[in-house]
Amino acid sequence: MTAGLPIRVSDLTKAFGSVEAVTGVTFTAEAGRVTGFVGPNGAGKSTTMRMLLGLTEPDDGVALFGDTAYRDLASPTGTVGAVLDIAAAHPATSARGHLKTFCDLGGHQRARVDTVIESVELGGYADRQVKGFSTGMRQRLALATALLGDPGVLVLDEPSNGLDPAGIVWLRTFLRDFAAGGGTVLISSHVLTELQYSIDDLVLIDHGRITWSGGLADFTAHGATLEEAFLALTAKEPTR
Ligand SMILES: Nc1ncnc2c1ncn2[C@@H]1O[C@H](COP(=O)(O)OP(=O)(O)OP(=O)(O)O)[C@@H](O)[C@H]1O
Repeated sequence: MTAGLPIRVSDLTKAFGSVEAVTGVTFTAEAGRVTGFVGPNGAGKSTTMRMLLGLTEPDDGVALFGDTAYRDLASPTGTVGAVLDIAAAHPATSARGHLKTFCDLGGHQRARVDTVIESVELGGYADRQVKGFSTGMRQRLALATALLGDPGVLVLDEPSNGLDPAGIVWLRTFLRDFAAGGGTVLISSHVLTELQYSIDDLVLIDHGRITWSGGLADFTAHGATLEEAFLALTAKEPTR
């Protein structure tokens, strides 16, 4: 694994027409830690993550990996692994075929294909066509694709969607091990009961603005669960 770099987000701002999706978002996700990025529907999580990866152009602000924007990284996929959606694989290809294609596109060693299949425990399905995959299997394949470049940073938008209970425990263990090895993990999720056991730090976003950031233990002080503390701090009215 390459060294984990801190993710430094400073004053990120993005509007879509009259919708202020993200306003002045500032936080750091440290290396060696799992940082949860949580907020209600429409709060601005995906827009922020897309701006991190250069997929959405911010109106203002910067997002850096260490000191470098994603598009200026010497090896983007060798530095940052990202899972933003799981719809990318061609249905008629096998998981192994999909991984070989992305391995070549990223300029990574072909040996990585078997390594990542093993890492995400996709071995029994690696040679089956992706069109028969369950959502959980697609999630594992998306994560495997993100790991091809052996990155030190993971940016994951709702990676536990569709995973069964064993898959959720597996993902938690995987992310904790990744951070313990010095990696940086930024993960968004609505499954707060699960996130409570996965993260070290928390960034809370609501209506496009950061409303809290810091250690999980501080957020859940006085015995509250993450879910209770989240509901107490989040605006009651539906987001946009
Ligand atoms: N391409 C777009 N065009 C117009 N509006 C957009 C676009 N992308 C996001 N938005 C709006 O920006 C706001 C933030 O959306 P975003 O998807 O970032 O929220 P989110 O926190 O990821 O939500 P969810 O938890 O539901 O996935 C919402 O009001 C959304 O409707």
